Amino acid sequence: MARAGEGVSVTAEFTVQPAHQGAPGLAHGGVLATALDETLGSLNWLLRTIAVTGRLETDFVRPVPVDTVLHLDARITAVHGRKIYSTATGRIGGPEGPVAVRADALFIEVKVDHFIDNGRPAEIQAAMSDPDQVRRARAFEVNP
Ligand SMILES: CCCCCCCCCCCC(=O)SCCNC(=O)CCNC(=O)[C@H](O)C(C)(C)COP(=O)(O)OP(=O)(O)OC[C@H]1O[C@@H](n2cnc3c(N)ncnc32)[C@H](O)[C@@H]1OP(=O)(O)O
Repeated sequence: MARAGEGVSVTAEFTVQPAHQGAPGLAHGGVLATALDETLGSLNWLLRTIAVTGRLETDFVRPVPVDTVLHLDARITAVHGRKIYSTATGRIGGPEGPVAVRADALFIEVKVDHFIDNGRPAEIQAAMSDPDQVRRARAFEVNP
């Protein structure tokens, strides 16, 4: 039996496009926070836990120009009940380059009802008809 928990990590790359600009030629901070949030959120799939972002504290350390590849590295630092604590960095100039952004996050485990109760029926139906989404949802079953 395999178990994932503290120490689980993922890496990702995100290329800043012209549409991601805030100041001229530079990435918007909200887009960089989204890249961090998405990378951190993917850790929960490895835990086989459905969770939503409760808190995301972001430090913007260096400006990130358009066309830059942001090298993201996220890991879980602790799991306490429904709370999953994680941290991520985004580096520029390569996976070992200087840190441009970093974030600490708290994800909260939820039941699938969270989405069914709060989401719009049309999008829920569309997601349920999407084979990729269904495969993902089934991955959470205890006895697949
Ligand atoms: C096909 C389908 C598949 C679909 C699967 C798809 C997965 C997609 C995932 C997408 C991810 C996103 O985009 S997330 C989008 C952005 N996030 C959201 O929309 C979340 C909105 N917030 C909420 O819905 C709620 O606040 C929750 C669920 C986060 C928490 O509400 P709750 O369930 O009532 O829990 P609650 O009792 O309040 O809190 C539980 C514990 O967490 C702590 N806690 C809660 N929020 C915070 C917080 N912001 N900062 C610090 N601590 C917090 C509490 O103190 C408590 O600690 P203690 O007392 O236990 O110590």
